[in-house]
Amino acid sequence: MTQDSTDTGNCVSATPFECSSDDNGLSCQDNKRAKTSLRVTYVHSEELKCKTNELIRIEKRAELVHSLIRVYGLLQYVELLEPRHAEESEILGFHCSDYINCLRGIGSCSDSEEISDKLSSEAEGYGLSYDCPQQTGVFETASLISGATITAAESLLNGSADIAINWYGGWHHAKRDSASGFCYINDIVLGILKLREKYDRVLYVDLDLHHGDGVEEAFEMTSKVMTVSFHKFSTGFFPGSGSLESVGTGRGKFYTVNVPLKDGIKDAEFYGVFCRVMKTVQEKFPGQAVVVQCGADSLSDDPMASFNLTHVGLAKCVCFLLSWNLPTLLLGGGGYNFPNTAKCWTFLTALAARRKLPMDIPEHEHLLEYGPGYDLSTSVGNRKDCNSHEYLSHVVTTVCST
Ligand SMILES: CC1(C)CN(C2CCCC2)C(=O)N1c1ccccc1/C=C/C(=O)NO
Ligand SMILES: [Zn+2]
Repeated sequence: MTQDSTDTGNCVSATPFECSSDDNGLSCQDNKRAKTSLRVTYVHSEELKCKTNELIRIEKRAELVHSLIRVYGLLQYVELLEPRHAEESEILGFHCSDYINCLRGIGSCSDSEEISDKLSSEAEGYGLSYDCPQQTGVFETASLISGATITAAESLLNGSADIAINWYGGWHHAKRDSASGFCYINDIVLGILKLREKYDRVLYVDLDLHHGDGVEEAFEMTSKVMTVSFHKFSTGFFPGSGSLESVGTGRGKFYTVNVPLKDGIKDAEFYGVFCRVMKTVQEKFPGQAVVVQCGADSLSDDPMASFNLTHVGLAKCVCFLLSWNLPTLLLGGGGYNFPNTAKCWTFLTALAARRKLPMDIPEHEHLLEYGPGYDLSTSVGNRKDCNSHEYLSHVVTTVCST
């Protein structure tokens, strides 16, 4: 791993967790050796994996992710929890019933012909078209994914876990009354609402390439949830929100933080911005629980071809947050280079479980997907970094002085 994990851009995570470099390039080690390792729950079931596998645009991604976590032997270091479906009442805790009834109607169609018959202007009014393809069983799948995120949050609430993981979740664009950006039910909002049953202040951090607009919108008027999104912000790039000036409203003013970035940013610069912003956030908003959307479409080799990060860069950000030793929920999201997304989320699972991973991908049925290198590394491209030093300083200074 070429990434120098000590390169923290004048910023270190000073607490029991140390983000130290080793043959994997990074692992969070507890520098109080005596302390027992953290308890990690990992939400999975074959049903959840198969349903998520069938979602258009990310077909088979779930299979790759879970298989890699399994063949690296990580399941012995986590507690595997099977999810339940989200209750209707839980879903309606955020989404409006008209939208959910429409989604359920679409999702119950047996085939695309029946769907197209049902596809009315009403459905299109709920965003159920274009970016959000009509899919048979979409409501069933989205409600199980949401139940998985709620299950993960519950394991933090009841004290059975310190870190909870749902790589099937992270659908941050869904709005209360519409689908958006391939997201149908906002599992993240439902997970945060579940955590709010116990924690007065919950911090949400979105590392996906795209602005976490659905989560931000849900909590923009409250001071109880601070949302912090690091994302590409560029004319015409979806969803178009997430400017520096977007800081929340009413009682929620200054509890919305947006860090808009340009194409080409690399690990060191991203982490430098990340830890300076998050140190300020930590001072201004002492959260009691943290939710992290770990979308992997910001990696260099993603088809989105925008940021120039490696999984080590993302892992350093997650490591920084884990060093706060707060109940932490890790969620998936975007990520369209499926082998690299699997490597990234496997690496993060190992980070949470404090296990080092051998670089070579273990022999398993999907090994060929990891060619030609067949190792855990993800590459850095030679894409131009459009983030000038002046631009990044302006962004950090503005965010940290708000
Ligand atoms: C349909 C998918 C989700 C897939 N995709 C690419 C990836 C590589 C080939 C297609 C997109 O740009 N998508 C989108 C289309 C319209 C609106 C939003 C998105 C993505 C959202 C996202 O990732 N949020 O975190
Ligand atoms: Zn994304």
